[in-house]
Amino acid sequence: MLRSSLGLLRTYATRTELSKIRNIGIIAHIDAGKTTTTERMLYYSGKINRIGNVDQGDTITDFLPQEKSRGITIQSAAISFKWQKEFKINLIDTPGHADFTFEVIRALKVLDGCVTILDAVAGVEAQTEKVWRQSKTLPKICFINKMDRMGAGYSRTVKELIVKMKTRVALINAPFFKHDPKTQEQIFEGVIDVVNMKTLKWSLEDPDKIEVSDIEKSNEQIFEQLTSCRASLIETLGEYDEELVEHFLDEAEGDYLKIPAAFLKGSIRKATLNRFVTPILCGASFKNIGVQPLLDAIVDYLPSPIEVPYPELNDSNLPITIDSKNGALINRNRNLCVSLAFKVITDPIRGIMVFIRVYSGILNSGSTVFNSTTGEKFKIGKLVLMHADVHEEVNSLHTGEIGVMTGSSIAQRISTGDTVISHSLKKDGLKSLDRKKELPLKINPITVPPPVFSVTIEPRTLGNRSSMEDSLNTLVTEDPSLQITKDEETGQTILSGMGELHLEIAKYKLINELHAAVEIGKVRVSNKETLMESTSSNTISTDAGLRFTISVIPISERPPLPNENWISLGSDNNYLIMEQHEIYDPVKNWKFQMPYGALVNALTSSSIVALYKGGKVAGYPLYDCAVKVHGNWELPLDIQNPTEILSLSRSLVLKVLSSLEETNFAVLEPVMSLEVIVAQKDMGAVLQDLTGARDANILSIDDEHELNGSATGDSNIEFLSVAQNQFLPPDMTMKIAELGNEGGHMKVIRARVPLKSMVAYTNKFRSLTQGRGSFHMAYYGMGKVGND
Ligand SMILES: Nc1nc2c(ncn2[C@@H]2O[C@H](COP(=O)(O)OP(=O)(O)OP(=O)(O)O)[C@@H](O)[C@H]2O)c(=O)[nH]1
Repeated sequence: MLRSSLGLLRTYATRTELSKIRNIGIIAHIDAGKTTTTERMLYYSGKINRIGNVDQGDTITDFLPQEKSRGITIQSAAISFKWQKEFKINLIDTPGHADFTFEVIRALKVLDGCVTILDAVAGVEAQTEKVWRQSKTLPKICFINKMDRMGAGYSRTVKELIVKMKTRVALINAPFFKHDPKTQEQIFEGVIDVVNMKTLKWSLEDPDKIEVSDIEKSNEQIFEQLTSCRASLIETLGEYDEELVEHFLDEAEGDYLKIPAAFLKGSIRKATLNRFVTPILCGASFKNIGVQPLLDAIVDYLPSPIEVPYPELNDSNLPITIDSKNGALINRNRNLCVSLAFKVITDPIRGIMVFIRVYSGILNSGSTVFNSTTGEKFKIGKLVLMHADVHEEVNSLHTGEIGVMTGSSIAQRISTGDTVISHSLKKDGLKSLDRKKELPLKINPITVPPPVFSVTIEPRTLGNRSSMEDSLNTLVTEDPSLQITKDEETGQTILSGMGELHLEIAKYKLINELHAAVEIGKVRVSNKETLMESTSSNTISTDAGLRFTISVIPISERPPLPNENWISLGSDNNYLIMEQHEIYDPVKNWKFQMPYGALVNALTSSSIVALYKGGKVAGYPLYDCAVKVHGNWELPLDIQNPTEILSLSRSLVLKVLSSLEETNFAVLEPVMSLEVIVAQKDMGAVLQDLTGARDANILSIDDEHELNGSATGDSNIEFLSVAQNQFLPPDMTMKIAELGNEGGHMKVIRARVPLKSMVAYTNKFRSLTQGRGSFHMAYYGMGKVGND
């Protein structure tokens, strides 16, 4: 049953000032506690009145049947709630599993800040490192979760974070424990609030009860920790904030405890927004400890939509100004509304729903909009705000807001990554926007990672083919990290994805939700081919005055992107290079009836199709190649329809490729980064299997949580010294955990390994380690077969 029908969600219709909006994502390694923490945030904000749990499959944000039954997040869920009465937090809970990386990438594109959740026992895990790098431009705060677990190491985790992620930290709170004389265990009870100089102790029985106390000098241990944490915090901020140093020396008379909380918060906020520090908080979400201070920190330290840089646009010459009332204005035009579509889903009741973030202006329901990515104009239907699976209809979405477009006419007309232009006041006002400068504006697209696994899909009967194709199209529209291709030789349809789990979920959707009558083959690795040298260039011309010269080149070396002349061809790392025409500047001197965007779209589509046809070794799709359109092309002035360009350029690309020999192509296979955590006594067997049977290239073997070795990727002396100078309280539960670890230290093996040798590794790994270890695998890149 949907939670909405239980009436547990409250929605909010009133508009919030821009400075009081926070668009944030929750990111982390799988199982760190993102969904558990999100559920508590919803509870404490008053959005729900009963706490759900992942293990019972009744959380608000994991509402898909597969999420409930597997206890993992598969798709990002968006939800809005209020905090401290006046702030509105739009939050996206993202998946942690590496197979769903695209869900994280597309959410990050529209967010202004992040909360990174860390497991206090596991520390900074591989996927956390990855998503941290993917979100490197966003200000972040960190929540060290699972402090109730034996072996939790707050300080060890902070140290790992400083060194691995190369960040300074601001300890906002630190844990305190109660010693249990019966079991000799340290029980996590609450936090020392370093900024407000209080202790916060939660009741284990009542999730709503917190005891807030002043910290007296007589409570020596806690008082000492508070003083040391505050001193370290002020010293760190002092490196960045001169005003704070002056205040400390003058008004506070050199006393760390005399700087008022409000002043300190302002300083932490400045340093966080400029990514000089990462504020750190801790708790145990499952035990309902530490979540309210985390919500305060989101409001206090993460940016509002008017405090973040505008996303990169294709035309960077237009002026962008930001004011606190209207947010960003592009081209100083209040009527210009620019939005980005970042996700498309099919809802059983509303049909196609497109998630969008409005970057400037106001998007109104029922407006006629222009999709500047495809060049199409159409009318949208209603607009809604999403609360997980509950929809709230609104008349408009303003700058900085994240919402959803609906309407029968948007189907097939908007895809993930498209930019949507509209008029902020008139429902049909596109004509009054600048046709050359404003309508073609595009926010730089979302990059799709290449799929590495594939399965064949066949209709059960010939009559099922067209419904199978419709279902596959729906799947790919919702999740562009899935790809459909056709095997030219066998005529089979191939569905490719990011991993075994990704394809398993896609199969489930196809059969159980889209009711496709299909036979699905075995999972296999998706190979590619690349060029070993450039093709010669070839020219095609027609009597009507069309002329193109095209060549295809391998792009092992490419200029720094984004580059206006390099247009991405999707997930195979292929590009279209449009050499500038000597005479026709696409914006200033464009004389043709057909817009420049339509010309580029035609060349893009034809290049994608031609490169998909594959190389000469085994017909695998081409990868790492660029179709270069030389700058001497000619078009008839009155050309309107791009169809001829499309078919001519496709046959030209195929022609130049066919002039190469088979030896000019090389087969590529996916290579994975592997991180294995095993007890010392199992290490020999795991290593032998990896090097002997799986062709792995071992990069390093370290003690878990070791920071001065290759674990950090480089010697990283600066941040090792930052970590050494940072005051960190003693880790209370670690010694007990170490005593209990019979297998000795855990070891971390890092390796690169061809994906084909890792199919179904989970079972083998389990039997080699008797379930005592864990491993994490993520796509590293394509490597030449036999070269890993
Ligand atoms: N002991 C303890 N367990 C926790 C805590 N928070 C979460 N868990 C458990 O950790 C497991 C994973 O929690 P989730 O909230 O699903 O983690 P997640 O990061 O959302 O996982 P994915 O979305 O699948 O990546 C569940 O079994 C939770 O009950 C905590 O504070 N303490």
